[in-house]
Amino acid sequence: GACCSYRLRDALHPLWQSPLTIPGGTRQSPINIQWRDSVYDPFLKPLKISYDPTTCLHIWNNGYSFLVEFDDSADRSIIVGGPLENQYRLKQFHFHWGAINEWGSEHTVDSKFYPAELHLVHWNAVVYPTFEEAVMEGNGLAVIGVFLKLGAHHEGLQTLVDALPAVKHKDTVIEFDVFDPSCLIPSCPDYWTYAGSLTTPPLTESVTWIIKKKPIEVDENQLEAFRMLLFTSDGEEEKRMVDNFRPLQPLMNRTVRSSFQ
Ligand SMILES: COc1ccc(/C(C)=C/C(=O)O)cc1
Ligand SMILES: [Zn+2]
Repeated sequence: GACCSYRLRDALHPLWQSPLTIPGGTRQSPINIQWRDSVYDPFLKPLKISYDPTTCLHIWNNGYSFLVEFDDSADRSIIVGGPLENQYRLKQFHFHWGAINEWGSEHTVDSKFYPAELHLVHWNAVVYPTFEEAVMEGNGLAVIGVFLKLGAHHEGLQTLVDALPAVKHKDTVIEFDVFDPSCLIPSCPDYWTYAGSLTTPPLTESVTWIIKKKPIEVDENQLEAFRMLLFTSDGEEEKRMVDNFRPLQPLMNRTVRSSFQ
C-alpha cells in the first residue's frame, strides 16, 4: 500500500520548547565565525556609539537571561555607522553564559567558545514606529556582540553584578538608573558583521550582527554571579540559570565581513 510519509518533528530545544531550526530559515544565529573565511570590506565604516547613561531604567530577570533595559522613547542612546544604513536605538542588553568556563557564548570564533557573550540590542527607529515592528523586519535590529573571557576584574561590570541578587528569580526587577554600557565594549574598533537572527523566540531574521573581535576580561567571581541567577520563580524548585545559549546554526549562503585586515 501507499507508504505514509513521516514528517520528522523539528528538534525541540529544552530551554524554550521551540524548534531549534526555523523552517525555511536561511539567516539564523548564532554561527561559528571562521576567521580565515571572513572577507575584509574596506567600505565598512567605524561604528559610532553614543549612549546616555541616564536612559538606563531597570534590570529584569525574564526567566532566560537578565536584561538591562533602556528608555528608547527618543534618540538618546544610539549607534550609527559600521555596516548600518540608519542609526539604531539601544533597547536592552543581556548576556549568555555557561555552567563552566569551557563554554557559554553563542557565537564561536574558529570553533572556540568564550565563557559568556554580551548582546546590546538596538532597533531601527528611523524606519519603524515600534521595536515590535522592527523585530519583524530584515533591517529592523542591530545587535553588538561582545565576548567575555576569564581574566582581570571588570570594574564597570561589578556595578551590574552587585545588583544581581535582587533579580535572582524569574520575573523580578530592580531599578537601575545610571549605567553606561559603553564601558562593556572594547575600545579596539575591529568587528565582524553578518546578516542573522534573534537567538531566542521569536528567532526572527531581523538582526545585523556586529561582533567585536576583542573580548572584555571579567573575573571568576563575576562569572559565578551570573550562574547564581535562577530560571525559576520564587517558590518553584530552583533551577540555576546557566547554559542559556542557542546551538550554532548553519551558515548557509552567507559571508561574514570584517572591518579589519
Ligand atoms: C517581541 O518579543 C521579543 C522577544 C525577544 C527579543 C530579543 C531581543 C531576542 C534576542 O535577544 O534574541 C525581541 C523581541
Ligand atoms: Zn542574546
